[in-house]
Amino acid sequence: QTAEKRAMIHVHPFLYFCRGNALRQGSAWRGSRATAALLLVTVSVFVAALWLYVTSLDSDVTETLVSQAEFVSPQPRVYNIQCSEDYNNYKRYPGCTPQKCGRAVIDAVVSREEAQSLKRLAERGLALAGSEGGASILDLHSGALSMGRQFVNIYRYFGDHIGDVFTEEDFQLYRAVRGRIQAVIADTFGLDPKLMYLTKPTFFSRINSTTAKTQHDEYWHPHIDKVTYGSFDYTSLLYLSDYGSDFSGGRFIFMDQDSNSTVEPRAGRVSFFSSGSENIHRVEKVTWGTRYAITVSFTCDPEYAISDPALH
Ligand SMILES: O=C(O)CCC(=O)C(=O)O
Ligand SMILES: [Fe+2]
Repeated sequence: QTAEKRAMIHVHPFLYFCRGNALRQGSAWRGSRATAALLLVTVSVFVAALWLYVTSLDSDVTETLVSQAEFVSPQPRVYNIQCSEDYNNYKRYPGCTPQKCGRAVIDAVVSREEAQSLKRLAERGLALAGSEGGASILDLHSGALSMGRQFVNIYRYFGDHIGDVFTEEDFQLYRAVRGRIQAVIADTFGLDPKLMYLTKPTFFSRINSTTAKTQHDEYWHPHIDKVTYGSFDYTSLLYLSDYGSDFSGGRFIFMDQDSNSTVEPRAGRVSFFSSGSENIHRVEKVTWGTRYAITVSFTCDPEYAISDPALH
């Protein structure tokens, strides 16, 4: 029933009954129409006010920037945003320090086969240990691997046996992928790729729905990469599994003033963004399945440059 119909049913018989005069039915009818209209306007205003109030309370309004099913190619989908002032607190490197800030997603830089190989590498590495719950990480550069409630150094811990887990080809693939990601970031933000350097940490992450036992393994907190990791100027995430079929939950969320924007992971998808507070973000909790990703980040400061991971 529309508000108008409801108003007709309730208002009209009431007026008719009160006045009790068949001859005055015409004017009563007109009066009831006016009342109904007034009621309708009042109800509409009330509903609109309530809606505005409720949506102002709910900062969780979510927009999907890129869904899992989409294939963004050949160019990245780019969202420009104003840079935060964070970069003023650091030395500026012309040709690299963010002047254009934003976020972008591309599916054409890493193939699904390459993502699959990297996922197998992550699985093999993380099978050596892993955290007790939540997120586990494997940092190929430093060798840090989650083990129970702490970390071990895989290169020291497994010594010569590490060659059974990782091959030279694995590292070649990592280098090739890193180079292509660097090129697309430079192209998108108008940088000189030779003035950007890989920085640490660069790590594989495996996230599942089991409860984290330590703070390290709580991956869902909102954070700013430049604050958390210091040297980062551009962050990239390479997803190795698919939202919706390999796992659920686990969407990446940019947290803006009045809304959230999500990126749904897809194997081979690269999401990249400037690392300052213009891009505060978090990862939704994984509700089932296992989510694999690699964080590959770049700095403009040569002092924080690291070399590509290699067999030690
Ligand atoms: O895995 C992701 O989607 C995000 C990870 C992240 O925020 C980080 O490594 O800083
Ligand atoms: Fe992050």
